[in-house]
Amino acid sequence: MGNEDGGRIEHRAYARVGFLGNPSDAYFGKTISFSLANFHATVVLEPSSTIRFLSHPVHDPSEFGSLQEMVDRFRGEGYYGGVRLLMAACKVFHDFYSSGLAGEGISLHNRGFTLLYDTNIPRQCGLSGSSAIVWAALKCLLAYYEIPDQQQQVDDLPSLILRVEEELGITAGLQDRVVQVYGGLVYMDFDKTSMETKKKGIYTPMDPELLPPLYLIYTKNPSDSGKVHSDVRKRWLSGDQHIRKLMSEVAEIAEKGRSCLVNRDYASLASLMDKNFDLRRQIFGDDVIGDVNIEMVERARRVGAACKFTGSGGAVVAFCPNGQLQARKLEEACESAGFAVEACQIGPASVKHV
Ligand SMILES: Nc1ncnc2c1ncn2[C@@H]1O[C@H](COP(=O)(O)OP(=O)(O)O)[C@@H](O)[C@H]1O
Ligand SMILES: O=C(O)[C@H]1O[C@H](OP(=O)(O)O)[C@H](O)[C@@H](O)[C@@H]1O
Ligand SMILES: [Mg+2]
Repeated sequence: MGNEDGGRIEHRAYARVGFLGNPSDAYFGKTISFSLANFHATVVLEPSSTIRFLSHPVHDPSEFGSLQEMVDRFRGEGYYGGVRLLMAACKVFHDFYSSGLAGEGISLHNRGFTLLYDTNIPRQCGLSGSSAIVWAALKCLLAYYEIPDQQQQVDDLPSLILRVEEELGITAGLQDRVVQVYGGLVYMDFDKTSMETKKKGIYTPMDPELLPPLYLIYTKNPSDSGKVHSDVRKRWLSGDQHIRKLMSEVAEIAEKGRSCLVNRDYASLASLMDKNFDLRRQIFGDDVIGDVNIEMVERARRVGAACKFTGSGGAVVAFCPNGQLQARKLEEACESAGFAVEACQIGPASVKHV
């Protein structure tokens, strides 16, 4: 639950790690993802006479020391910060809950509000900073408009979050949003029939205790993850058999990974993590994967750690099968190249595993 105090509503949403099977989530595949409590986005809603969106001084810059500084910022991080995500969240929320799509009898009151946000999620690093901001904003709106629980089916909410990013033309799949809603560790099956008939997959919370100690490695040179899927998506949609075969192999990794976790077969889990990255590299090619990301993965592998993307680039998740000493070597190898390394903290589950 968020914090509601005298009308002020505050909610947070955590970053996430696509652990196995990503990016097959956008291709009727399967993934296992976990909530990453190391980083989160926070959105605050305050009642006000009008509807207002407050820009973030860092993430929505509008003042620069020089033309060059401005160009460098936009070249590195794009033109957009999070305010557009807040605006799109409000529009999608309004359209969904006032259209009767969520069930009859919902009327949205006319009271105004001000939305503001903050985030410490490393920007555009494939940690789902975008949907964390969206989900935290939607949680504030659900509370402010007192949407009844029965109109907030937990397995419908990820698709609502995805609609917000699709509204902005951001390429994205569902896995980020599912684990940001469910928390903890979740196995997801984006079965074609389920997706086409119900616009959602089948989501199964798992025991986060099944995970071995994992490490997050990330770079400070982000890229706009929305761009990297475009070519592959087009080829997949056009029925490219090579791409479709590789993507179904990626989905299979999540299926096999689920039993490795249940059986605590961490040696096989390590091989699946490496296979996941190798398949992604085959699918997208080195130009899209990027030298910096390849360097992160290769440095981890050089000390014997298994390593793969957490999302579409900028951060990787690593597993050291030989324990602490190997983890120390991993930290040295990555930090000496200027990459940040942190032990993964798994975020709390809002939907408990059975
Ligand atoms: N840290 C951030 N601060 C502000 N906006 C962000 C941040 N991270 C992502 N966004 C917004 O989300 C959009 C898509 O970001 P994306 O590359 O998908 O990030 P991620 O990979 O973390 O999901 C960006 O164009 C920007 O509008
Ligand atoms: O490519 C991936 O693994 C993921 O890329 C996107 O996540 P992001 O954190 O924005 O990089 C996309 O939203 C996910 O659906 C993909 O699985
Ligand atoms: Mg994203």
